[in-house]
Amino acid sequence: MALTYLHTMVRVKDLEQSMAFYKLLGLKETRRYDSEAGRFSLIFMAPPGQEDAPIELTYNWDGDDGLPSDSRHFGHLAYGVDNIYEVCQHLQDNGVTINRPPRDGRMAFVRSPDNISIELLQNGDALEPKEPWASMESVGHW
Ligand SMILES: C[C@@H](O)C(=O)SC[C@H](NC(=O)CC[C@H](N)C(=O)O)C(=O)NCC(=O)O
Ligand code: NI
Repeated sequence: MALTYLHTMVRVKDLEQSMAFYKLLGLKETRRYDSEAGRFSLIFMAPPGQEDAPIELTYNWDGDDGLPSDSRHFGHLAYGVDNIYEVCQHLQDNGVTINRPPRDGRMAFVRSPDNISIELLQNGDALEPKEPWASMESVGHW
């Protein structure tokens, strides 16, 4: 069950201010995704030559999502996995709650015993959705 470190996500209040800070540290923007529907932007930044170990800045255009801001700065740790269904089954068999099931064959969220959000992303293309994962509801805010 090989894991590949992908990124650490932090939420930011002021995108330009935060990006300027990380640029001072020498990080460069490597990828950006703007969601009109979700009203958020994801900006990946990494040191030159370490593009495979970025941070993911999440900027919600309308500010915090109503939760206490001190609980939303830190977002998640993300890992790539070879088979998201097998990994989630292994975790679930060992008592871990799958907060966001991998019903799309691509993305799942679990939480550590310290409530740290962990994002699991399928390496390569998404797997074909399969039961029972395809019909599982998310549990809580992942
Ligand atoms: C691209 C991949 O690395 C992601 O992390 S997308 C995860 C997705 N992010 C959002 O929806 C951003 C906006 C949202 N309002 C937020 O603040 O997270 C997501 O599922 N986020 C939930 C989470 O807990 O990370
Ligand atoms: Ni992420």
